Amino acid sequence: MRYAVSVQGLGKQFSRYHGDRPLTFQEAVLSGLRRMQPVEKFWALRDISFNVLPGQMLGIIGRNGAGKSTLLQLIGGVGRPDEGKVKINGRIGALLDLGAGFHSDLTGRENVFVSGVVAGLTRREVARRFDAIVEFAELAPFIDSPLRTYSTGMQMRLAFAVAVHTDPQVLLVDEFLSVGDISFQAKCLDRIAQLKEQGCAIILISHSAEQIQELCDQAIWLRDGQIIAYGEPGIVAGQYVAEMRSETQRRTPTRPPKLTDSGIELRVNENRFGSLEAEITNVRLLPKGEIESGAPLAIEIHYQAEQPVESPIISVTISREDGQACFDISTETLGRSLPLLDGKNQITLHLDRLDLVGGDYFVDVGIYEQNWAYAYDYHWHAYPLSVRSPIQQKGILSSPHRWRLSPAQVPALGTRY
Ligand SMILES: Nc1ncnc2c1ncn2[C@@H]1O[C@H](COP(=O)(O)OP(=O)(O)OP(=O)(O)O)[C@@H](O)[C@H]1O
Repeated sequence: MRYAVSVQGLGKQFSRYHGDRPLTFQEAVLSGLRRMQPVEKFWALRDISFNVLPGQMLGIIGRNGAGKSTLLQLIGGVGRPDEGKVKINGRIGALLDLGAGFHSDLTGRENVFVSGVVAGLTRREVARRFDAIVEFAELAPFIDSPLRTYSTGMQMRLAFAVAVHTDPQVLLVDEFLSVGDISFQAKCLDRIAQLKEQGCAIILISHSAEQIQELCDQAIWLRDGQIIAYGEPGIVAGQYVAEMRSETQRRTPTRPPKLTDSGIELRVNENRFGSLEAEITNVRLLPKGEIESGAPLAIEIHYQAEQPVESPIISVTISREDGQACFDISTETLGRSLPLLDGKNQITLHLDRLDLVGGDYFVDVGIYEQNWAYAYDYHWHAYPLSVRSPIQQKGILSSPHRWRLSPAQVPALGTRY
């Protein structure tokens, strides 16, 4: 079968400048233009080769600066490689830099036409699809307003709607699914699955190992511009997560034990791991650490950073004593990043009902670097949670339930079931 995307020996170089590069032309002149010179060239990508078949989805994972966006841009025809080749068979729908193809002074309507035509449709084809695009983006009331009045989420919806209505045979998605609200993300994922079924090849950048594992047919882990692992998503994502764990351990400093405000003792390398650039100072289980199965639970997390920390991620896992994770969630499901953390902050996760079987659990809480590269602070098995239930059950979930016998099984007289 013909590949939809074939990348062979791809490489891209950039220049690095002086760290104290002048900001203004005047400063440059005063420094004799010397500091305007690039200090060195470096390979942002090197020796990258892979193929994607029609109907396949390739996930690309890696830390900040690994070269993911540069790779997607080269595939999308933005910039020229210094080495190697990219071959694309079919029309590309690209969701690269948010709003990169949009003009802020044009209205949403005008932008739909411009970006549709840039993507390869005729004006008439865009006109035919216009209503479907606007409906998909859920932007009908705003479509004649200038783009600069749109929020980031609205721009993302419009960009996604245009890209998926241009009949792409290759779709490039750069972290798009982490912007916007959850219901729109679900709609995008549905649409991506539909396109995939119709034979569209998809390349998706994600920071989430789970997302890569769930959605993709193959995956690449990039580090410092090179492929570290390429193949089955479960294995690639597993290796990436293992590195994150060892990176966390490597960064965990020695510290004497410390008490949280609620009196829990935290011991580094025992029930606490992380670089401690940001710290979780207290966790409260509300109403208390012992609840009925099916009752609500709130988890209040206090955290702080002495030096500013960009968009951290906070995660909560409810696990059994043997380590089996029963419930796992992170602030990525908020649909937007947490703000810069500078000083103290607090967040509460409200669970409307916790339908776990009766038993003893722990609430594990972590605060992570914005790309999950390592943990700033992860508290493991520090906060006990006891779930009470009148019935003894195996398994994890205790869903509210009832039995109903068929009428034939109910004795004719009297007895009620
Ligand atoms: N136009 C450019 N000029 C110079 N260096 C660049 C340029 N674009 C990217 N780089 C550098 O190339 C490297 C790869 O960047 P790239 O944006 O592709 O990484 P990434 O994996 O997408 O990161 P992120 O997850 O932060 O988006 C980084 O070191 C970055 O600083």
